[in-house]
Amino acid sequence: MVEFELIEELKSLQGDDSRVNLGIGDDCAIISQRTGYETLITTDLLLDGVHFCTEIDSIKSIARKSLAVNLSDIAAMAGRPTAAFVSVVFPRNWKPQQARQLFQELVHAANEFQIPIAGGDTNTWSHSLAINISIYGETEQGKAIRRKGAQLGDQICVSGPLGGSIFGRQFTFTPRIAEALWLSKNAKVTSMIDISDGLISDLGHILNESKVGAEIFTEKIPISEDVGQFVDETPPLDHALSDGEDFELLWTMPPAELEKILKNKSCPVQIFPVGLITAVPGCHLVDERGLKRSCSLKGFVHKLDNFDP
Ligand SMILES: Nc1ncnc2c1ncn2[C@@H]1O[C@H](COP(=O)(O)OP(=O)(O)O)[C@@H](O)[C@H]1O
Ligand SMILES: Cc1ncc(C[n+]2csc(CCOP(=O)(O)OP(=O)(O)O)c2C)c(N)n1
Ligand SMILES: [Mg+2]
Repeated sequence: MVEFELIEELKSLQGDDSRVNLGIGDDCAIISQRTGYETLITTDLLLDGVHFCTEIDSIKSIARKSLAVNLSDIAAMAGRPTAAFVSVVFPRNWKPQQARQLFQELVHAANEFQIPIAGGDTNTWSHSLAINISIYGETEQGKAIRRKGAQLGDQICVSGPLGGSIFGRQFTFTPRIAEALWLSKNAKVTSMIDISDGLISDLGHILNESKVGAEIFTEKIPISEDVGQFVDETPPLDHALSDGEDFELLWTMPPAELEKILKNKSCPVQIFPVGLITAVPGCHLVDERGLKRSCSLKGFVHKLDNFDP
């Protein structure tokens, strides 16, 4: 089986979609730009041994996660996804049926998330599976929520329990697109990010971009029950703060806005207020007795062999 046969199969699985003028099959896809909207573009690379393990994880889980992590970035800016571009490097020793299944599962996941696959690239090599997905999305002009924008006194919130996603949630989570759209429509959100590397690490991006600091109240952190599956010495809180791949939203908003949405009975977002934006640089953890310590935890980082943090 060669590249073109696989692409033909993918094309036949992917039906027409009104968001795509020209999809799989030419040098480029063609997508119209709606007046009054801006285009969002995001891309993430997923590798065997880093983001999944082909020895353990099903092709279905791998395909779904690859799309979901990218959709989580669209959610983080309160965007609506338009189309996905899916590039796959298959190990040369894969059986045609495995390659076919990966494409089938990508289309299956794309259907679940209601996004068309409009293009991509297919290679083979003598190394392990690599998948790169890019997603195009849109927001109304000027409505994208950025990492920059957190203000002094803002509340810091997360949209769900954190930690232990390695035990399965990394594959089963649903990107928070609907929740982010609701938040952006119904409240003033000053900054937002999705938690991929860990709460502390990703909050760090908001703090750096917004040039502010934060206090996190440790007893307010929602710790996922998945954390109970660890058999290590690390405190559950540390897992929640730094495991990563939770793909929950982390956002900031003025206290009055938080109060408003907490009172809103039709709010579809789980809201956990976990801290406050302050003027003191860095992130500080405040425990239940009010003791404050600066936070030394880091999240997941890709490193080179000779990288000295
Ligand atoms: N190789 C690269 N070339 C250009 N930009 C990159 C590269 N790697 C990462 N970036 C950019 O750096 C920013 C942060 O990336 P990343 O930490 O992967 O964010 P995320 O968690 O949202 O995926 C993004 O704007 C991304 O596009
Ligand atoms: C085999 C395996 N090892 C480790 C992890 C945990 N892990 C891998 S990547 C990652 C962080 C997120 O990945 P990254 O490529 O940094 O995503 P981005 O921030 O670009 O969205 C974590 C916590 C995993 N899911 N699977
Ligand atoms: Mg990335």
